Amino acid sequence: MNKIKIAVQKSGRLNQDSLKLLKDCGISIDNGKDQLKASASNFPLEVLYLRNGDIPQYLRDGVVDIAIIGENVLIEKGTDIAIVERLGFSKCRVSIAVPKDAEYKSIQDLDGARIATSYPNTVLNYFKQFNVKPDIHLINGSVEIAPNIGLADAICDIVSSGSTLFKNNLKEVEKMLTSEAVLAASPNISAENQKILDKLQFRIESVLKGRKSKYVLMNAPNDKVESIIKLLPGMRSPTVLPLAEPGWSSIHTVVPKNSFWEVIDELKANGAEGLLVVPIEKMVL
Ligand SMILES: Nc1ncnc2c1ncn2[C@@H]1O[C@H](COP(=O)(O)OP(=O)(O)OP(=O)(O)O)[C@@H](O)[C@H]1O
Ligand SMILES: O=P(O)(O)OC[C@H]1O[C@H](OP(=O)(O)OP(=O)(O)O)[C@H](O)[C@@H]1O
Ligand SMILES: [Mg+2]
Repeated sequence: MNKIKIAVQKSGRLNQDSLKLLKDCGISIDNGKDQLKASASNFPLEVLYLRNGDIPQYLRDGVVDIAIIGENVLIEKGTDIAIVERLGFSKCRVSIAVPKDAEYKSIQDLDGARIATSYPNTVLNYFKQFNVKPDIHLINGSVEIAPNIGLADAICDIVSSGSTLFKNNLKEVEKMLTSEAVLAASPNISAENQKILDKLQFRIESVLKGRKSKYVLMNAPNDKVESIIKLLPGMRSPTVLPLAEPGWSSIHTVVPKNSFWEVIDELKANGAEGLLVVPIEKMVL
């Protein structure tokens, strides 16, 4: 049987969340983490464990059909590769930082400056719009140390919490782009594999929607049910069931995670009791 080949980062920031996503899609992968290749037992899919930075080339060459990859890597070296789905994890930004004590007024201050980075194209494209020409020093890791050892005047790297910059006495001065893990597809994917991708994408979307919401159950006296229902954002209309105790109902609904606490507070204020909040595994609309 034909199988779609997916690239997943071998080890690093994306590996665990990528495998968790496939698992949550109901796909069982029989590995062997030491193996570079593994098959799913219940879905036509083969996993190739590769380096994040190598994935754009593998997608282009059709060695893999799809991949879970950092969006920032596609921006750096895969602008020809389509993003199929944004996956909501490994969120970060790619920024320019300079020594904490350096005077910095605008990007013009970096004309001719030595910038250490693993993202030369991203830097050059960003600087071009301001007509500023940096002197790029390509480094593959531990970029943040470069200014401290006199190797560069500034750096461009991934920032998340900012703690690596802080520890290295650097300050973030330009946020060039934001990134998250994405599902990307080869420009050469076959029609047959596209069908498998469509199935996988449907599952991923159901899982991601589930992750964005909670299932909420609560009890309320019957005379409060109407006002409570008005507060609920729900999928369609909430479920209302009678409780064994006369005059009381149980109300069930789905609440988006981001408005969760506001809604809960309002529900309590309007007479809801015994609230239960349950994670949603999948949401098929
Ligand atoms: N501190 C961070 N917080 C959140 N996301 C991050 C962070 N660092 C990196 N990422 C994201 O995770 C991706 C993988 O980062 P990681 O450091 O694991 O691998 P890498 O060194 O870029 O790749 P390779 O697999 O080629 O060695 C990055 O491209 C970025 O999208
Ligand atoms: O803002 P922070 O939360 O400190 O995260 C940023 C750091 O995280 C990444 O490195 P990582 O830890 O992945 O190590 P690596 O350089 O070996 O990839 C990135 O290259 C930064 O150095
Ligand atoms: Mg890293």
